Amino acid sequence: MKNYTSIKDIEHIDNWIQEAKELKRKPLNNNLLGKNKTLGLLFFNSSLRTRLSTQKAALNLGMDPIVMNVTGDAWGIEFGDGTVMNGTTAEHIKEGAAVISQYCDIIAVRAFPTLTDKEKDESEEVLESFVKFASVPVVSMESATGHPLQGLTDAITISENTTKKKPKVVLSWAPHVKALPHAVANSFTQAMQKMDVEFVITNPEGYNLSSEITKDTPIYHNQEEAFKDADFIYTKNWSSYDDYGKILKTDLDWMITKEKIGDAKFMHCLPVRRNVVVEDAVLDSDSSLVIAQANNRTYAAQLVLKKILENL
Ligand SMILES: NCCC[C@H](NC(=O)CCC(=O)O)C(=O)O
Ligand SMILES: NC(=O)OP(=O)(O)O
Repeated sequence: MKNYTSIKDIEHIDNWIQEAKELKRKPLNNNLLGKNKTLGLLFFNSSLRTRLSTQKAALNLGMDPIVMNVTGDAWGIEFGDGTVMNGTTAEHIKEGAAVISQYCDIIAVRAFPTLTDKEKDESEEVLESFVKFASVPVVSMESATGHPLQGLTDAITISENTTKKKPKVVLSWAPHVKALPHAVANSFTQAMQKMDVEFVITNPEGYNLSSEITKDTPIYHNQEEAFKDADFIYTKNWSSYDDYGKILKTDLDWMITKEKIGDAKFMHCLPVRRNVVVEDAVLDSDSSLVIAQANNRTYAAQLVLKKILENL
């Protein structure tokens, strides 16, 4: 594998899950594979888990991680082709990516969407510019439309925690105070579509994800109906896709409660707003898998880096 920018880069998810579980059992088994190799982590946005777990994964493989907060710390990067750079951007991605490629053997990038310009976000301008102008492999650490390291993590976590051959998994929208990206929900959907699970999505009217992502996955506008017999309830807020980037609903009737989830396991990528997205009683109970999920971020990243290193 060269780049990892989408769940589509996973050929056989069941094999990947098995390999990740093996890495988790013996995380230091390949600790010479990345010797004298550098991973550059570039953050255009905030992060806790991705920033630390991806470095941890690199260290487990013997790689040296170097990290930069691009926004604020680096020169403003220009992505436009042929732009007259007489504004706020000082460095073009053509030079930027070429230079970083001389320092790093793999480049990992986090760049969230604008949520105001659908076309620009769907073109994945930042991530795809790195793919185009870097001479080394590129890994997405959450881009405008996807969070494939998270989606892989979630698939591993469901596989570890299921007691059934084919569990029912529900992706539920929940309220939030800010307009949030579709990336996590998109990659989770794509990961579940590759797994042998009964997968449904529930969200209020006006909040359907892109039909290019949901494809033939059933969508319920009635949360209670969707939650019936659920084994896993994965919760995430996202802003409207049709009315792009808008918040259409703020009341808390879609918040996840202990009563609503019954015996199902609760999942969320974190960070999560307590008592807005989900009530304390869920997060503080044995039903919550959020800490186990965050742990698996290391092994998802380690698997991806290992596959790229083996192909360098
Ligand atoms: N990487 C995991 C989620 C990142 C981002 N969440 C956020 O921005 C939450 C911020 C807040 O709660 O203020 C998202 O939804 O894509
Ligand atoms: N889940 C996740 O990506 O967390 P961070 O935004 O903290 O990296």
